[in-house]
Order: sequence, then structure tokens, then C-alpha cells
Amino acid sequence: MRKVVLVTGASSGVGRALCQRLLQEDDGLHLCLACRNPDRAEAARAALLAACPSAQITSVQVDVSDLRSVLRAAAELRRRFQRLDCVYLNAGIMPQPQLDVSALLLGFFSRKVIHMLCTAEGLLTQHDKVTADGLQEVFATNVFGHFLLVRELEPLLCRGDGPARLVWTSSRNARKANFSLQDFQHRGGQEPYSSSKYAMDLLSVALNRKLNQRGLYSSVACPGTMLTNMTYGILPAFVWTLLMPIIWLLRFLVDSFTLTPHNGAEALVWLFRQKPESLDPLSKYLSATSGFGSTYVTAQQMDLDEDTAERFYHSLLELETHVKATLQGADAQS
Ligand SMILES: NC(=O)C1=CN([C@@H]2O[C@H](COP(=O)(O)OP(=O)(O)OC[C@H]3O[C@@H](n4cnc5c(N)ncnc54)[C@H](OP(=O)(O)O)[C@@H]3O)[C@@H](O)[C@H]2O)C=CC1
Ligand SMILES: CC(C)CCC[C@@H](C)[C@H]1CC[C@H]2C3=C(CC[C@]12C)[C@@]1(C)CCC(=O)[C@@H](C)[C@@H]1CC3
Repeated sequence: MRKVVLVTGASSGVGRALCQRLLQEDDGLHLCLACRNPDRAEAARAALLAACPSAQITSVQVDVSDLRSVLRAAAELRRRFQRLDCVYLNAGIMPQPQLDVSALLLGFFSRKVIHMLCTAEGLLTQHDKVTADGLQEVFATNVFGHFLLVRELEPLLCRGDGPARLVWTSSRNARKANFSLQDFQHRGGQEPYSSSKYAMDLLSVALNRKLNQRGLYSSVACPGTMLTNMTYGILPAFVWTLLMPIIWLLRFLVDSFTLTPHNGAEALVWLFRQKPESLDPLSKYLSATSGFGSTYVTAQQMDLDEDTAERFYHSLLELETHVKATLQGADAQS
């Protein structure tokens, strides 16, 4: 039977490169592209089919920041498939990023320069907003929409006839200091992206504790810094082009500048090749590129504790109950 792999955010960037690389690994896959924009989904599907005509590629429309859309998409997937072998939770946003140029310049003269260039610690803030469901948009898109999707897809993922896996596209920018259990949506801060990626790391750990015994395994990966729509929101494309000679030199010291989505997908594809039971649930798997441009995968222990992961998971369950009741109430009124 064909393995079924679902990828959110498959229309561009690392999601799209990942799809292409997965089909190169195994052209017998059934790949389902979960995208918010049907035209972009169709364009991605056509490009993938042109490269791999024997592949089976379908799409499902989902806006992960919109809870009704997630519930609809999950119902559609339950109708279409008996089982899912792997879900890549990859869609993500970093809205209106602001780069602190003076912190960047000062950072070049500090001992933490390599850490700064790998993680962007202290360099970036974002402007978040509230969705129609009343959630912070970065949290809703990067974390909660995906959490709800996983919850709704549990019957396809935990079938007891062999392991299934989740792979979260997290980030080296995830930072404990930017996350608070009391404000897990990051309403009160200026680094919602970092907070959401830390939340994702906690969630993966909690899901392993809950669902390993039912055959579902979760891992987190960071693709490294790539040139995609997301990073073109930080600096325009021509500035990245001007910076390229410096970045090529920096690559001899900093292994996180993967630059292309193809290189960035390295850890995500590597995880697909591993037996899920053999992976460390407390590690983040990082795509990395050497000074000479070769790409490899490293593992890094995550800065978190399992008790916080457990408490965060319970907060998400409470929020799920609350938002579902609100949606049902609104449906009953209309
Ligand atoms: N670029 C980088 O350097 C790094 C990126 N990452 C992570 O990689 C992931 C992919 O980002 P990247 O490829 O860089 O950037 P892109 O902006 O190219 O890709 C983001 C993808 O997510 C989709 N998406 C965004 N919002 C939603 C939504 N509400 N519902 C459904 N899909 C949505 C986009 O769809 P659409 O085409 O419709 O916009 C797009 O396909 C993100 O999770 C990001 O945090 C992690 C580390 C570094
Ligand atoms: C290196 C150049 C001479 C100057 C580039 C400066 C910044 C624009 C980059 C330095 C570190 C980068 C970085 C990211 C974006 C671009 C930088 C801030 C990310 C935040 C992109 C998204 C992620 O998820 C992180 C893993 C990246 C961390 C590093």
C-alpha cells in the first residue's frame, strides 16, 4: 500500500522543496499538499508532477490560522484516507518582522556572534494581530491550528497497524525566555515567532509522552536560515543578494545558513528515513551547511522540561474545548 504523507505549507519555500525531495526518495508515495490557496496548491502540484509524473499528488485546502477551516480539512482527510503515515506540520508565518540593525552590528563585535547569527537572538521583533477566532495569529498559525489538526487526525495516525509520525518545522529561534505558560499566545510580548516555535517544541515532547504507546511519534526540525518568502519579509531580495559574498564567507564559521529550501529540507527528509522509535524526542534535528556548501544534519538537545510540556499540553486541551464550544455556539445562533 502507498504511504500517505501530508505536508502543510507545501505551496512554497521549504514545504515545496520537501515535497520534491520526498518524491525523489520514494515516488510511490501519496503526497497530499495542505495549502490555504488552491491556485498555489495547483501550481505546486503541477510542478511536482512535471518532475515526477508517476507520483500520486492531491491537495486539501486549509488555512491553519482559521479553526473552522482546520476542522473542515480534517473531516475531508478522514473521508479520503484510511491512514496517514506522516504529517509535516510546516506552514508558518513571521508577520512584519523588524530587524534591530544596531544590535546586529554590535553583535558582530561580541563573543556571542555565532550564536546570534544561528538563532537571531535579540535581533528580531514582530507585530502580531488577533484572528477572527480571537487568537493571536502567530500562535494560531504556527501552533494551535496544527495542534487541532493533529487532534482531529488522531484516528488516521493512531491505528495500531504500524508507527506513524509527525514532523514539526521548528526553528533555532525558539527561546525559553520568550515563552510563558501564563501567556502562551504571547499577547504581551514582541517575539511571537520565537515563542510559537518554543511552544511547538514543548508540544512535540508532550505528544510523544501521550501518543508513543499508540504508535505515533513526533519530532522537531529546524531547516536553518533559507531564502524564502519569510526571510524576504525581513530583508528584500536585492539586499540578500548584496550580502551573499559575506554569507558565503560566514558559512565557514556558522553552519545554519542553509540558504536554499532544498538544503533546508535536509533534516526533514533525513527524519523521514529514520525509524521513528529510534529518534530522541528531546532533540531538535537541524539542517546545516558547511563552508564548502555540503549539507548535513545535527541534533541539539532542547532547552525544556517535560513538566512544562505536560502543563502546556493541558492548556492547549482546555483552549480546544473552549474554542470548539464557541464555534458550536456561533453555529447554533446562525
Ligand atoms: N526561512 C527560514 O529561514 C526558516 C523557516 N522556518 C520555518 O519553515 C516553515 C516554512 O517557512 P518558509 O518555507 O521559510 O516560508 P514560506 O513563506 O515560503 O512558506 C510558508 C508556507 O506556509 C504557508 N502558510 C502560511 N500561513 C498559512 C496558513 N494560515 N494556512 C496555511 N498555510 C499557511 C504558506 O502558504 P502561502 O503560499 O499561501 O503563503 C507557505 O506555503 C515555517 O514554519 C517557518 O517558521 C524555520 C527556520 C528558518
Ligand atoms: C549575515 C548577514 C551579513 C546579515 C543578515 C542579518 C539578519 C537578516 C540574519 C542574521 C540571522 C538570521 C536568522 C533569521 C533571519 C535572518 C537573520 C536575522 C531567522 C530568524 C529566520 C527564521 C528562523 O526560523 C531562524 C532559524 C533564523 C535565525 C537566523
